[in-house]
Amino acid sequence: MSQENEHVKCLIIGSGPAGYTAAIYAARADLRPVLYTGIVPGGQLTQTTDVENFPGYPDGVQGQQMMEDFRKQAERFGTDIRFGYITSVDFSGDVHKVVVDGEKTVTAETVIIATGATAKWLGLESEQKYNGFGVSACAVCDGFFFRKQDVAIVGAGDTAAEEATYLAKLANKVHMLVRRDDFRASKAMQHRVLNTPNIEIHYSTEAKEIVGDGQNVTGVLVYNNQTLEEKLIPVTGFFVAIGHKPNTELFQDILDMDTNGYLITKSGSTRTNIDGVFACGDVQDHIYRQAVTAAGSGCMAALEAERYLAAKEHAIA
Ligand SMILES: Cc1cc2nc3c(=O)[nH]c(=O)nc-3n(C[C@H](O)[C@H](O)[C@H](O)COP(=O)(O)OP(=O)(O)OC[C@H]3O[C@@H](n4cnc5c(N)ncnc54)[C@H](O)[C@@H]3O)c2cc1C
Repeated sequence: MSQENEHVKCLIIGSGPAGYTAAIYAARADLRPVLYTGIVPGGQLTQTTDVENFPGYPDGVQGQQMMEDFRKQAERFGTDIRFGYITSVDFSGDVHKVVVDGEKTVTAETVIIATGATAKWLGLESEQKYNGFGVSACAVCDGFFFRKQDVAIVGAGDTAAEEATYLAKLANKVHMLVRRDDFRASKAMQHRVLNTPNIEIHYSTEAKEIVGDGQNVTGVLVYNNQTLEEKLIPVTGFFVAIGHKPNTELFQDILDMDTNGYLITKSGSTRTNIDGVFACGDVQDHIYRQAVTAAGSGCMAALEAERYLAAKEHAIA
């Protein structure tokens, strides 16, 4: 059980672009933020290689390096960055309680949630082997690397359909692997895919293995789940678009969420349904899911936390 107690003005959960940006703004506003990194310090971008679409890096940057830069900038203004995982929260009182690693309780006047989301993968060994070397879970992030090449994409929902049409503008050919014999995507999205000449749809088809030369992807071995017939499709890029899981189990029955578990924030704001609790980044964004949008909403969360505290102090005075 909890031994130590600590009270802070601003507690930030998560160390991706949203959490670190919130920390930079909160620290500069003198909120003396404490940030818990979770088990993936730096967040999702530490799992990728080149990031070429974040402004300020004209030559691109490695994901690890970029998040190291974010961390240093947050630290420079005095953020107290700690390795620790939030295991439970209690937002029922006037101050918010957060338990770290099942042991230590921290109370906070404001909490900024930036716990992100996790891309769903197929679970193939070869998928992890070539992750960042031809395998990606983000067409908008990595499609550019496969200009005029042949690629494959797995998925049949609206996101997969949208990503397939995005890739089709860049790639020579897009092979879309659909597990069932029809699409889950909306009629409008299906129409777009079916009317894009360089997308070939392979129905009842699943990936068995991603094939490569040890360094990069060279193809995907697929099988028809009705006939069990196998074939090798030569591609240099393999995109997985089967969805994301927001990291929100902690907030179940406490914060408002949509049917997919994304936190709901007030329109044009990062405010949740609980006063003093803000959410930013991928944990509340199922649409854009980019580092720059995560960072932007992290800035919003810190500014809103600062204004919330100022209004509270003003009301007391
Ligand atoms: C392979 C890949 C490549 C990508 N490439 C690009 C790209 O090139 N350009 C681009 O703009 N975007 C890219 N993205 C998307 C981008 O990474 C995300 O949009 C961005 O990281 C979201 O930032 P975030 O801060 O919301 O969350 P995340 O980066 O997901 O960070 C979440 C943080 O929360 C922490 N956390 C979770 N639960 C807890 C808890 N209970 N307690 C404490 N901490 C917790 C985690 O440890 C982590 O630090 C890519 C994503 C992937 C997966």
